[in-house]
Order: sequence, then C-alpha cells, then structure tokens
Amino acid sequence: MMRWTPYNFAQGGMGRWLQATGSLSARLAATGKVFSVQVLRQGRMPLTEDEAQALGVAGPRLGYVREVLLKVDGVSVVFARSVTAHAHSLGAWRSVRGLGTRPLANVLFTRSGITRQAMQYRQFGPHSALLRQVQQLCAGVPRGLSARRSVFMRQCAPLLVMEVFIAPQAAWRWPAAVWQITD
Ligand SMILES: C=C(O[C@@H]1C=C(C(=O)O)C=C[C@H]1O)C(=O)O
Repeated sequence: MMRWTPYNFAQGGMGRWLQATGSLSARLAATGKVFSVQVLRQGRMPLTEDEAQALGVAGPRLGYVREVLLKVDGVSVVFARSVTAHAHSLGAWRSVRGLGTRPLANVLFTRSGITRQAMQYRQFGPHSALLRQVQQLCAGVPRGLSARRSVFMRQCAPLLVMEVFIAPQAAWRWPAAVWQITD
C-alpha cells in the first residue's frame, strides 16, 4: 500500500494542482461562480496512527479534527481533514474552532507567524478506508484518489492538513479546472 511520499507522482493537470502553492481555496474559487465549504465533522476525535506520528502526539490518539468538503458551484471537488493536538486547538490553533463554513485558508494565509512544511503526496486505492469514507459522502468518486498533505506550524504547534482531490482526474485541468465533464 502506498504511503506518503515527498515525490509528486501525479502527471498533467492533476500533478500541477497537487503541487500548487498558496491557498487551494482561492485557486478553486477562481474556477467557478460559487465556492463553499461544507463542514462534515469538527471536534475532539481519534487521530489515525499516521496522524499522531506526524503531529508527534504520544499516548491516547485523541486530537482536534476538522473535516470538510470544498465545493465549486455545488460540486464537491476536495475532501479535507485537518488535525492538531487537542491542547493546540485551545492554544496556537484555537482560531480553527470558530471557522464554521469559512475556509481554513482564511487563517493559514492571512496571519503572521505561520510556516508550511514540505508537501507530501499519496494515492489512496480502491480498498482504502479513506476512499470508502469519501464514497459514502459523494457519488461518482474515482476508484483511486490523489491526495496531498502538509504541516503548518504556529508557535511550535503543528497542524496537519490533508487534501484529497475527489473530482474525476479529467476535471483537474491546469490552471482552469472544469467541473462539469461532458464525454
Ligand atoms: C488550507 C486551505 O484551506 C482549505 C480549507 C480547509 C477547511 O476549511 O477546513 C481545509 C483545507 C484546505 O483545503 C487552502 O485553501 O489552501
């Protein structure tokens, strides 16, 4: 099973979108008329072992989790899961708690003192738990999903942000993605 890698394995437009710098929300908003964020879950929840390791969380794998769908003109195009240690959600990353349907980018790319570590990439296969989770959320999800993740640091507190690109591969044209695919 493929793990997270620093190498962007994706080709073409998908590869360009996966490694795009700056705010993904801003780039997506530019591809349509209405950009929106649907909050799926947010609060104190279990972290995966992989997340706990990336955050340096030892002991009980409880953290603060935010899961959303990013939509353009009503089409779900990205599933995002952001996690941090519970204590950091009351400290350096407390602003995440009050986001509501505003994009996390509003915090990450507007405030000082936040740095982003190197991007990692991963392909989730048809039997992965994440693909099954996304399939329960959205219809027409491809059988393999490309994802990226990076750690944002603020006051020595890590926030791990994972973005899974759930629109069909053909939609991810660069720089102007197309969400209504006609055969
Ligand atoms: C980090 C960004 O914020 C986006 C919005 C998120 C949210 O609202 O939870 C999470 C991840 C991103 O896809 C971005 O736009 O680059």
